[in-house]
Amino acid sequence: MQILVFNAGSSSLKFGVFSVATETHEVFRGSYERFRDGKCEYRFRHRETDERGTASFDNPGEALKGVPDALKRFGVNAIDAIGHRIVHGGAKFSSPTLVNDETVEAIEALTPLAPLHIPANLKAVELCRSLWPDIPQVAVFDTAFHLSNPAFVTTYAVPARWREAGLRRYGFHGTSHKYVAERAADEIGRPLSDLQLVSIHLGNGASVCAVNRGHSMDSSMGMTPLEGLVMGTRSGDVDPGAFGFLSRELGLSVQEIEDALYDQSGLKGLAGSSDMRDIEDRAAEGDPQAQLAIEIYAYRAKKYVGAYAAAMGGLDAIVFTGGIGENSPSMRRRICDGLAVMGLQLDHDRNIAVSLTGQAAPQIQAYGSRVRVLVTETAEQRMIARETATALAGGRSDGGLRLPIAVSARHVHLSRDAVDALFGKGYVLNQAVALRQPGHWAANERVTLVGPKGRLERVAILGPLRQRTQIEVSRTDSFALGIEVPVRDSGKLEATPQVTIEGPSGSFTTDGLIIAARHIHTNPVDAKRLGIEDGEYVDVRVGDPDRGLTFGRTLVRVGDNAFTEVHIDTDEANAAGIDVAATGELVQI
Ligand SMILES: Nc1ncnc2c1ncn2[C@@H]1O[C@H](COP(=O)(O)OP(=O)(O)O)[C@@H](O)[C@H]1O
Ligand SMILES: CC(=O)OP(=O)(O)O
Ligand SMILES: [Mg+2]
Repeated sequence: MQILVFNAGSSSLKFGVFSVATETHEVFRGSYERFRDGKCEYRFRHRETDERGTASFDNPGEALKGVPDALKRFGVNAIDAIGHRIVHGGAKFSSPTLVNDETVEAIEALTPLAPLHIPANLKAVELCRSLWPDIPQVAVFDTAFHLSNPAFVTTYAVPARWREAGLRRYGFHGTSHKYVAERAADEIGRPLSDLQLVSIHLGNGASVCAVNRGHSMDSSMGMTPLEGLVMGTRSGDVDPGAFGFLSRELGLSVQEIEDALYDQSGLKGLAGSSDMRDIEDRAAEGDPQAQLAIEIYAYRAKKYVGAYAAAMGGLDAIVFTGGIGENSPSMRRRICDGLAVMGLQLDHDRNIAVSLTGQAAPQIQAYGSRVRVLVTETAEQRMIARETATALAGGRSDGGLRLPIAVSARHVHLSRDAVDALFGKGYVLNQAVALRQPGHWAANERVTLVGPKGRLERVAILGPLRQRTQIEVSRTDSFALGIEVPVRDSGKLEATPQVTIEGPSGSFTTDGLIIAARHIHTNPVDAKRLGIEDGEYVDVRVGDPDRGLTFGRTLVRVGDNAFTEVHIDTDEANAAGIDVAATGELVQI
């Protein structure tokens, strides 16, 4: 399968053609960058050809116009699918998603949260839809990798009303951080799940990510790609008090302040150019503004390395990537200097000698440095090609698919007979709350379970009524009752123990007491997307990187209208240390 990939960044348009089978092979690589005075530099690489030149495009969105011709000229225009980097996916897009009108509309709505990127991202989508209306397109989101961040990372300490309106942290460059972490683990020769990594992506946009045992735990960008490091034209962290100050002192509007923070700040604001190559050249010639800009840039990045080592409580390696991370030995040196206190020391010769080709990921720490230092070219386009192919194959999309977790506390499903005995003949239970599974509800009424050891009071009743009464408790509950209870799939009630249920009008003794085996409810559409089938057992990773667990042998139950969610009981939830809003993910086989 040949996949065309677009990566419209804030300062560059990168694109590529990949042939994806068991391996992902880069067929063609193109870029337009260094936009200034209505011109830009292009570079096309295909087999032995490496062609450079200048073109008359003003910005990455404009440069899209050059792509169809370039593809034709190099004879790489036989395309089966298209993958797009989309910088912001909000909370909605946790995995690569087929582009249609609805997806485009949802992405468009996020434009104010990534104004330097989404317009160009969507321009690429539009271009492809008009040129190749019959070729499937997939959106791959920068934010998806970070949706695993815990609530204490994603939550800003602001009024509830703002949070309810959607103000929260996301994080970006996820495709890059994920690739870099995987590449580093390969190079180090240890599983990603064992490693605590800090990925440092320094491009025109720049961010640092704490990759804690394979999951993004935190990253320096926030709700928008404005928070965090100093960037080409973006400020990174500033005191939010700046808004009041600038409004009072300079009479600036919110829009004017925001525009300046995105477009006129960062390296450009500090030293007049957004391009690190210019800044480094000028600093070397003695320009004090350029020198200060470099110092600020490195200092900010260094602070995040320290912060994330603290956040994860450990650090095995840091990895540099992005145009500056890959190409500037002096910036790597500045960021690493002084980190010996954390067991990190650079080898200066190795640092200078770095020359990256393909997927090389040289280690440049000094001998004896406890923390490793790696450099690797980011591979956003390659990852997007891979994820596009996986998404179109309807397969499991590389750990990206989040499954909501529902924790079932002890409850009973009653038969008509049982309701009659407990509440009186013909009694109708009152539906108090609807559950997420369509048609299911919890009743207002409660019952008591009675065993030889003790009683469990105020046990929930879940409707609708069933043919057979089923009582679901946790293993802990089974000790409180004093009854040995087997783990069973719902409905498999042969030879299950008896228990007495008490209601206001009488008691009912019945078999059907079980510890419910954990399971996933899903519908045919989601099952296909997840690559799972009814009756199959899968592994589900639940909870945060510290206390989370992988639950093996989780039964898949596909039902026509089911809401996709994982059901575990309170013992399992406690063991995995999860809270109410938890999600899990399928573990790749
Ligand atoms: N040899 C180099 N030395 C220092 N900086 C470099 C070098 N090559 C590229 N850069 C910097 O990398 C940045 C662009 O990074 P890149 O990852 O290509 O951007 P984008 O975020 O648009 O994808 C620019 O600031 C550029 O100056
Ligand atoms: C999110 C972001 O800043 O992307 P880029 O570095 O490509 O501008
Ligand atoms: Mg980039």
